Amino acid sequence: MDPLDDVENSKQHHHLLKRPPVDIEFSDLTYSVPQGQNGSKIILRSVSGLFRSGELTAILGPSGAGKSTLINLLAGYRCGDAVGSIMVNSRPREMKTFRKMCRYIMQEDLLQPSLTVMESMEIAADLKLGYTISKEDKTNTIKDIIQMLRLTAANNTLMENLSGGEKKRLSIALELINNPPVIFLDEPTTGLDDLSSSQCISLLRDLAHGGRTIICSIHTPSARLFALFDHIYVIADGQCMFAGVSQDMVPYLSTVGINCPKHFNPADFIIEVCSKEYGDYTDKLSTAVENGKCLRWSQNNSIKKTIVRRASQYDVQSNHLYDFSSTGWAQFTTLLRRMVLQHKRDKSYLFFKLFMYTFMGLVVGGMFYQFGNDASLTIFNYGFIFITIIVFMYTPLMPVLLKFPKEVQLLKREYFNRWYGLNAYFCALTCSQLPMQFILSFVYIIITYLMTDQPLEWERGIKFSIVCLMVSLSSESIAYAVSSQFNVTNSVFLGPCVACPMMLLASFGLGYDENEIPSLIKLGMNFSYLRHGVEALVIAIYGNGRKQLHCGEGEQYCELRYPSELLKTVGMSTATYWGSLSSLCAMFVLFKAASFVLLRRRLSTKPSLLLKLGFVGRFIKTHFNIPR
Ligand SMILES: Nc1ncnc2c1ncn2[C@@H]1O[C@H](COP(=O)(O)OP(=O)(O)OP(=O)(O)O)[C@@H](O)[C@H]1O
Repeated sequence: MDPLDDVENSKQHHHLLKRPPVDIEFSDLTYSVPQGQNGSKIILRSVSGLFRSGELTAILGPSGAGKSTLINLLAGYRCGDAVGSIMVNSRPREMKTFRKMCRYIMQEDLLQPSLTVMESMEIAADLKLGYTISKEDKTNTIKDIIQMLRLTAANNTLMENLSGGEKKRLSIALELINNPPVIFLDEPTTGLDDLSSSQCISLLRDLAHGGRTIICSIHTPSARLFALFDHIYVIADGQCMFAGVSQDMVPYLSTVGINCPKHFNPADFIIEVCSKEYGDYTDKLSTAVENGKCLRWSQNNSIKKTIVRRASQYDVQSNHLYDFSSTGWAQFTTLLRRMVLQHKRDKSYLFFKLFMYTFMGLVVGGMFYQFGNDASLTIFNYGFIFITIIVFMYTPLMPVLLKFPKEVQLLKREYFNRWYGLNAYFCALTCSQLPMQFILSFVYIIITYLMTDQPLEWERGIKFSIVCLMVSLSSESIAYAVSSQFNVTNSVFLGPCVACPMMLLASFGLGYDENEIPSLIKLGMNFSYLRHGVEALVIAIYGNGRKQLHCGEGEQYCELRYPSELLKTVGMSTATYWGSLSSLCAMFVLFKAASFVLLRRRLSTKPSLLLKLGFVGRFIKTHFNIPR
């Protein structure tokens, strides 16, 4: 029976159905990374090999040997400056199709916080399977996988409270939902005790024997674990030291004059050999297996001839098998549901934010208490407007700068494993923040607006609120743009640095004749969203024919009793509310677009643009710690 028919026919046991076999062959794979001013460091040196479906393959080697690099290249997670060929079912790997069929479980268990095991599975199922299969089938699939991975007892446990082994099993369970034919795992047993490790490897072996291609890197497996692997690929110094079945390894080592002592774990022994504890055998071993070209070493070395490379089982026609099952809309609604649930669970953070906005409102309201309608204090009321803009710049900025760099790591994993598209994620992220941003902004606005005695007119109040909201949304977008590129430390430093010049340009013009402002600064002012925010707020409060302000009896200094005088004094006499608001909205769209493009760039597996800029790019990348 054609495996493709198998796929098409059975929809009931989605996770059990067979996928077309996928064999991965690589030859003369060389990978280097730039190092120093003009140099580069070679990590993989012309290695070759064949990883077949239906087998559990272990990539073994000492620390720093190049295991993760090899997995990254084969999975397509990093393509960088790799040279050589990677074939999938004897055809050159076509990244677009291959990405759809492989899943990569990274060393670090990056899991969505504040969700239980069951919720994580349900959301992953909604994202990956969409609404194309019935709820019942979906529930059965989830139950089967949870049972298979022995997670039933932890069904209702929050991710934060899971043990290391449970986290690892959950990472695997999440990727099994849509039954990928190829799974890469980077050190799946790290942090697990012996029992959990052997349970994890046995499970992977069962999955592989069910027709999948499973490749994992592993440090020093126990003799028991070692025997569970169908195929061993040993790497050291970026070269292949052995490729074959585990039982062949000891005879292989004897043929090059290295005898493994009796009762010694062969896996430990070869790691010691590769670590040069018995002398440098690197070249000798690499030559003996032709740096991986011999595919499977055996005593008569005939395996190379007998391995039959499968004809291509997938091609453009079967491409659709691995397309997203869920529509963009389904992904959006599921992601939104997940984000809202996580917001709700993170109550302390919500209360903290609410407290912060209330506290800020009371402090600012107290500082400018009843200044709004007092003509002798108009210039100080301008200060209130400016401070309000600063509040709406900083308060949405900092939480994003602190939280998003971590979220990007998670996003990278889910995006790479094709849980959803970036459009759906970005829209859900934007929408999930909006209600809270509305509520928090209004808390601050109502407190300060009333305490500072601003004009109680609906139109002015609404215009004031719209501007505050737009400023906070723009700041948030800047924060997303910055934190999508940098780690937490650099983001927290850089975010305010980007906002600071905008703040200075916003206040420029006070006491100046508009015509006296140097044209370069004027140009800069046009690019400051805070400037447009201040302008729009000042006009919302003082523009549109606001009547003369109240001047207390015996007050000597009441020059600014006419609102138009204030507009002149702060250099905003020619500005209009709608003009400034439009510019603010345009800047918001620009920041939003920039954050989307930068995020897409960050998620891309293509080589960094900075590296293409040669020395300057490399300098920026290394000295400013820009992660991949
Ligand atoms: N971007 C990079 N820049 C410089 N060196 C790198 C880079 N990436 C990897 N390396 C180096 O390449 C070598 C191989 O790294 P890799 O992570 O593949 O090793 P590994 O075998 O997986 O090690 P471990 O078992 O400790 O995780 C290491 O010496 C590492 O320092």
